[in-house]
Amino acid sequence: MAPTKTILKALAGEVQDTPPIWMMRQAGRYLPEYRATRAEAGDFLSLCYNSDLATEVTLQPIRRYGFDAAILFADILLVPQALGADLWFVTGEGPRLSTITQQSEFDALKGADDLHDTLAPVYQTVRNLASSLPSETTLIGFAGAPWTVATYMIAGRGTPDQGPAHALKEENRPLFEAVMNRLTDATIVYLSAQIESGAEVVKIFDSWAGSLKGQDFEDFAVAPTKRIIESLKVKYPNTPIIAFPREGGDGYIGFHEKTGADCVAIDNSVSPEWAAEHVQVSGCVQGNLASSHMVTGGEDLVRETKAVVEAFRKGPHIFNLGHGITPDADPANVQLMIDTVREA
Ligand SMILES: Cc1c2[nH]c(c1CCC(=O)O)Cc1[nH]c(c(CCC(=O)O)c1C)Cc1[nH]c(c(CCC(=O)O)c1C)Cc1[nH]c(c(C)c1CCC(=O)O)C2
Repeated sequence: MAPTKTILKALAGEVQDTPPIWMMRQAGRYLPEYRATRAEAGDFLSLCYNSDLATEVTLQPIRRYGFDAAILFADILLVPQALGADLWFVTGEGPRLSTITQQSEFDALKGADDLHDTLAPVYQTVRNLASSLPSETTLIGFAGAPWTVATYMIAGRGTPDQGPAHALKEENRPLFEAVMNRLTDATIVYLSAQIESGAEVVKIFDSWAGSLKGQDFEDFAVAPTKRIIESLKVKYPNTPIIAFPREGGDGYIGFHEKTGADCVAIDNSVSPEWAAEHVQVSGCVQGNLASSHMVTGGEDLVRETKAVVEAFRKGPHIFNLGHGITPDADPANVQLMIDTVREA
């Protein structure tokens, strides 16, 4: 049956006069109602594991803006936590985890099938959303890609150059590959459970794909994504998958074909014209307005929004930012972007 929701139409390859729109981190600190619910939850992780409040913050940007998709509120680092890593967030700095640099630390992790006790509240959030979203809104689930999650697990925190993960890859290849394989298996299990719970689309966030060069990009960005997508497609052939190999550069070319992704999300280190010519020829693309326009607004926002819509007009396109909206963004600029897309 042909899809009726705008996001699903784009993912099926349909070219639409007005592209559907959603925004990475659309439920976030730039919204006063998010900050209020987060305060009620106590902290960010408590919010992720409180199904009622996580449902509430997922719905807030849908109510305020009528986005075409809602993305499950959770975090890519819940998977390492479910595998047994310690996880906490330092205010103003970001995530901290127990590190994996020794075989003994890897051996202490749980298996991919043991995630569900920890992640059950996330599946409940997905079920809540599946039954409460407006009928035209598509529900997107997600996970981090193995490489990106591994960079945090190995270093125990975010790093500017993913140095500790690159070092382990060079110095202890068997251990590095064991981490990657466990995360690939865990991602398949986790995304399967989200789909079973009602996610209509899933997205794989490889935020640090750009630091993998040459053969490493093929082995650790392309290959794990391909394995995840192949496994999911066997069980859920009708669930579209969005891949986001952020800052992949030339690696974006052929990413649909190499991995089987239905849509490739584009960051703003490449121009929409370049992405239309080299990536959209292979299928649906998502992106790629610079998130800084949500802070600065004005005529530049309007002009660049129109330029993104125009560049991708000839093929299937989902409008989005090139990366997540930042806490200093002005909610009024988000409305201006949406109005511009829908009038363009
Ligand atoms: C690398 C990464 C993480 N998390 C994520 C990624 C990949 C995408 C990207 O590159 O942004 C993905 C993510 N994180 C969050 C979502 C929910 C869905 C969405 O709104 O897009 C998604 C899809 C919520 C969140 N995840 C986080 C917040 C902010 C938490 C808060 O309320 O303080 C939100 C809304 C926290 C987080 N989570 C992570 C970091 C580095 C941080 C701290 C940085 C920061 O403070 O903004 C890990």
